[in-house]
Amino acid sequence: MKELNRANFENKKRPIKVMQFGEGNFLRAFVDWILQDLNNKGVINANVVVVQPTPMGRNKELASQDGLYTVCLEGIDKGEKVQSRQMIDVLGDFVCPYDDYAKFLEYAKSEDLEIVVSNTTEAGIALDTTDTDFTVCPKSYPGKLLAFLKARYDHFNGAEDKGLAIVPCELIDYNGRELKRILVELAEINGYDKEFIGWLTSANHFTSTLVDRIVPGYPKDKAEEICNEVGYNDINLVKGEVFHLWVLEKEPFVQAKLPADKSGLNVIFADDITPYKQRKVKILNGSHTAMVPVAYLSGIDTVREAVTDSDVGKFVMGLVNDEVKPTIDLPADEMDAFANSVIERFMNPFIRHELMSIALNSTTKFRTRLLPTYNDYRKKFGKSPEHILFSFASLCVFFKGKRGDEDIALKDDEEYLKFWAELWKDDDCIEIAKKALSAENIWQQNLDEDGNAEKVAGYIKDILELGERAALKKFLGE
Ligand SMILES: NC(=O)c1ccc[n+]([C@@H]2O[C@H](COP(=O)([O-])OP(=O)(O)OC[C@H]3O[C@@H](n4cnc5c(N)ncnc54)[C@H](O)[C@@H]3O)[C@@H](O)[C@H]2O)c1
Ligand SMILES: O=P(O)(O)OC[C@@H](O)[C@@H](O)[C@H](O)[C@H](O)CO
Repeated sequence: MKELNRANFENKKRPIKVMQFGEGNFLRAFVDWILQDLNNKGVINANVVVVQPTPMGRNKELASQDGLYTVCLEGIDKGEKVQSRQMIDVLGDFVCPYDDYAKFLEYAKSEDLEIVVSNTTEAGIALDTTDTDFTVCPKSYPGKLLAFLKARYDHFNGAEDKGLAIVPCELIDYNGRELKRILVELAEINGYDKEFIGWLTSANHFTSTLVDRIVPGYPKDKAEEICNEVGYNDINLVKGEVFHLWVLEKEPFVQAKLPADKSGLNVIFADDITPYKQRKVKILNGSHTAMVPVAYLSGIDTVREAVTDSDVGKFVMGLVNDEVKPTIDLPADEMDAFANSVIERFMNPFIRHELMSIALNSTTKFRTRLLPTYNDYRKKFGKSPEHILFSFASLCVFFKGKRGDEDIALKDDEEYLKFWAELWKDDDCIEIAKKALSAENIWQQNLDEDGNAEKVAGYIKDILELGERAALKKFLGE
């Protein structure tokens, strides 16, 4: 089979106008796929330099194919199977700043560069106050970006027209504003002067965005079949659903440099991204996160199996209809249409979305993706949402680390893993529930309120004694 590289395939030369922090599945199947489309349609003429934001990553693998890789999209549209195989050729260069910091900073002098995009996970946009020595590669993503922007400012003597469009895609509230806030704070910590901070905030244009596409990543089970079909070997295949939505806060500079809404894809520049963010994170990510411990402990491995299972499916529908939807301020018909489309996307027969991949960092995800619904529900109805409490109880048992005789490959922050391990040294369900609910350092609030502990303890007891599925049936009143 042919090797995938620029000698054998595409070798389009385009100026490198985009610096991308992150080389993960999502950016490659979403942002780079959109940039490819914009290039193909002549809307932009831009390639990407990929900056690996952590010491371990896929830059070497991507570079080994000269940046070429294939995005495989599969889904159902109007009852018909839709599938595409798109070769992506926009990744023009790769930098690992840990190995070649000088090359990374050299890009700051580029006349072509206009845009920075990123997806460094929810953990990436965080202030690291120890990022103070920019003679070596900074540890955090904001540290790297600040070092880069300072080098650009110095090189171009603070020229206003050398600022960049900064477009983060991390799933945190107002990612653009948050990144800007952290950059300013870090600049102050580093003692940078007012002139630089003025340039940072006025010549550079930050926008907040909301991204949506389910991207399970490398299709292990189908990779050989796909390579045979396309006729070349591709170690960087990435699979996703056909659905995509990118909502960007309106920002004239960003719109001018990245007219991503101009190629007919599902890209929107909106005055306010809040309603899009709320409904997406609460309904889609919230039900993903809530279903993981319930479904996995019930013996299920994938999202599709979970939502099509009679018990877990009923649980997810109950959560979405009774607890999530009432907390979102959108017209009922719009909300129903969105919720139904999410459930259909979960049922996509061509996507194998492993629950264990969603389980990564479940502790933080419970806080960011379910607690906003928990709080809004309590404000509205004056009581706790039962499905979320049942999911919480299941999460506690999930972190006990066993599914039957099998060990669960728990992946979370070290401090959280320690917390859960400590919790299970106890065997009194009420003590376990109380300790778990009152961990304010994790949840940023005390969840041991209003009878929650008794309820969660009861669910934990049922799960331990009856097993998850029987406990779930009991919860559902079956
Ligand atoms: N995969 C999806 O379906 C999907 C869809 C929408 C949004 N997202 C979001 O995109 C993010 C990445 O998902 P993915 O599927 O590309 O994952 P991935 O594991 O393929 O890539 C993760 C990327 O984040 C970087 N990273 C990880 N921790 C970091 C840190 N602390 N600081 C800086 N960089 C860090 C890694 O180097 C890598 O580039 C997730 O947080 C997710 O919320 C994913
Ligand atoms: O990617 P994660 O691990 O942050 O979250 C898992 C899923 O909820 C997420 O990837 C969704 O599939 C995605 O957000 C859909 O747009």
